[in-house]
Amino acid sequence: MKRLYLASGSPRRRELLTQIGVPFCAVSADIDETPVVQESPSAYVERLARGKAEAGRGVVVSDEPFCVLGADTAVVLEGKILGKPVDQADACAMLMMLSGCEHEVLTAIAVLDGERCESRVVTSRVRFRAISRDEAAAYWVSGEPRDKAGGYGIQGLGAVFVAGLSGSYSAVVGLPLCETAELLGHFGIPCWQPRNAL
Ligand SMILES: Cc1cn([C@H]2C[C@H](O)[C@@H](COP(=O)(O)OP(=O)(O)OP(=O)(O)O)O2)c(=O)[nH]c1=O
Repeated sequence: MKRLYLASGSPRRRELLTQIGVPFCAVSADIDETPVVQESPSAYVERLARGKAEAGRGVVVSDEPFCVLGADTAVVLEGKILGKPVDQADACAMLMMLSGCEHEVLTAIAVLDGERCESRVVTSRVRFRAISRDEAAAYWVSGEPRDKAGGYGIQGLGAVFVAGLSGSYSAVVGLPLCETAELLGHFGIPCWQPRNAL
């Protein structure tokens, strides 16, 4: 079986991949995440997921065949990408925009080996209840919004803002597990599956 490298510094992605029983090593994959002019959010996350996988391949030193998995998550409101907040004002402004309405979370995954690269984009819809400015300011102080797209974490304190979710919970957290398992299967990397347990 090929060894798998996860090209990510995200602790969430490591936890999620561990959750489905895939052995892997994490490598860093720092790339420029600036959107290209007129690039759609879907094309943006897919390009970044592929770019992270390629950057990861560049740092792996191995004589054995291996695969690299990269991923990227963006919060999208009315077609506009909300990245990670740069400061408190930015984070509060994002939460105010998301307050009381529905937004999309797009997560792309890309897997490559020495011959090919396959990718997927998973779209989920998240509905927030109304959020006050005081709540947004207090949430910033918790430290949670800093390293997260859209300035919130559904898996943490930010869950109190989430009135509804349609789509993939794991994709919102950073790695769509159903699609990741399927894509890894195309590269001969098995995850936990019911038939393996029999
Ligand atoms: C919306 C949302 C995002 N996030 C996180 C997932 C990603 O880690 C981050 C989006 O930024 P990304 O650029 O996708 O990922 P990253 O910089 O954290 O990690 P890397 O590029 O090294 O893989 O936001 C949550 O943890 N919870 C959420 O509810």
